[in-house]
Amino acid sequence: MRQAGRSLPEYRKIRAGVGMLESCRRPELVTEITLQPVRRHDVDAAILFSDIVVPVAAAGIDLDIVAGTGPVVAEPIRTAGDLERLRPITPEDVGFVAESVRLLVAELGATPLIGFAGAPFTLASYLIEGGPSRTYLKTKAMMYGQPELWNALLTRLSEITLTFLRTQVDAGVSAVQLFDSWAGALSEADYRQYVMPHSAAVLRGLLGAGVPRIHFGVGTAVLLEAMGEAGADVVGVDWRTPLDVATKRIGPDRSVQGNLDPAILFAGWETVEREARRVLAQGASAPGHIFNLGHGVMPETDPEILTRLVALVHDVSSR
Ligand SMILES: Cc1c2[nH]c(c1CCC(=O)O)Cc1[nH]c(c(CCC(=O)O)c1C)Cc1[nH]c(c(CCC(=O)O)c1C)Cc1[nH]c(c(C)c1CCC(=O)O)C2
Repeated sequence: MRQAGRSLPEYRKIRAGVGMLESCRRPELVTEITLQPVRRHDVDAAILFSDIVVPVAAAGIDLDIVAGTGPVVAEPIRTAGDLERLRPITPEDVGFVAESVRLLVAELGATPLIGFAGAPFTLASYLIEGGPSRTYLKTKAMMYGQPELWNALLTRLSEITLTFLRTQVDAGVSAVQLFDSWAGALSEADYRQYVMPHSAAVLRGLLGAGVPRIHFGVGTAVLLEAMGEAGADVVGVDWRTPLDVATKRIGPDRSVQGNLDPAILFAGWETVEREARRVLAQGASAPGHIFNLGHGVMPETDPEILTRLVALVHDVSSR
C-alpha cells in the first residue's frame, strides 16, 4: 500500500530535500526506500517505491506530487486536443523503473517484489480534475457527456499502464497490483459500462506473464464482483466490507487481500490484536488471503505497532 515507508524516520531522512517524482527516478534511492519497511517489519513481500502517476509523467504530462495533497497536473485533459499531450510510452521511457526492479530483485533474494500501476479510471480522474477530488465532477461529466473522448482517454491510459506493468514483469517483479483507488465513486452499472473494459484490457494483457494480478479499490463494496471479473487473481478489499462477506461476492475462484482499517493502528495494541485476529478469521473463508491494511499506512503511524502486527500475523498464520 501507498506510504508504506512514510511512517519511518529512515524514510523521511533519506527523502529530505528530494522531490517525490525525482526520488522515483533514482534506482539506488528506490532500492533503499523499498527495502526499508522489509528490514524493519519483516513483511513477506516488498512493494516497489514509485507512484501511480510515474508512467503518466513519462508519457509527457507536466505534473508534480505535492506533499499532503497528492498528484497535481499543470494543464488538465479536457478536450480531444489535450489528449495529444498524452503520448504512448515505450519501456525505455520508464527504464529507471526496470533498473530499480533489477537491483531490488538481486537484493531481496527469496522475498517477492510487488510491482504496481494505477488503473485507467483512477489515472483519468487526476488528469481530468487536475488533482485530487471529492466529487469527480469533471471526470463524470466527461464519462457521461463525451463518451468518445472518455473511451479514447481510457484506451490510451490502458496502453500506457500495460506497458508500464510489462516493463516491471520483464525486469522481475513476482506479482502486480492494479490500483483503481477511486473507482468506488461509481455505481456498478457505470463501472461495468465505462471502466471495466479498460481495466480488463490491462489485466488480460498480463495473462501470459505468469504473475498473480491483484486488483484494489477503496469504497468498492458494490464493485467487488466486477473487479474480480475484470481479470484479477486477487481482489483487494478495504475495511468497510468483512472478508467473509467479500468472498461470497467475489466467488470461490479468487483470493482476497486486506483489510485492517489503517486507523485501528492508533487505538492501542489490544484493539489492533483483536481486530487483526478478526480479519484473519474472516479471511480464512476465502480460497487464499493476503493479510494487509484496507488502505495505505497513515504517516503518523507508530512503526513499532506495524512491526508487532506483522509478527502477530506470522504467528497466527503459521498455526
Ligand atoms: C491513489 C494513489 C497514489 N499513489 C498510489 C495510489 C494507489 C494506492 C492508494 O490508493 O493509496 C500508489 C503508491 N504511491 C506510493 C507507493 C509505494 C509504496 C510505498 O512505498 O509507500 C504506492 C503503491 C508512494 C507514495 N506516493 C505518495 C507518497 C507520499 C509523498 C512523500 O513521501 O513525499 C508516497 C510514499 C504521494 C501520493 N501519491 C498519490 C497520493 C494520493 C499521494 C498522497 C499525498 C499525501 O498525502 O502526501 C496517488
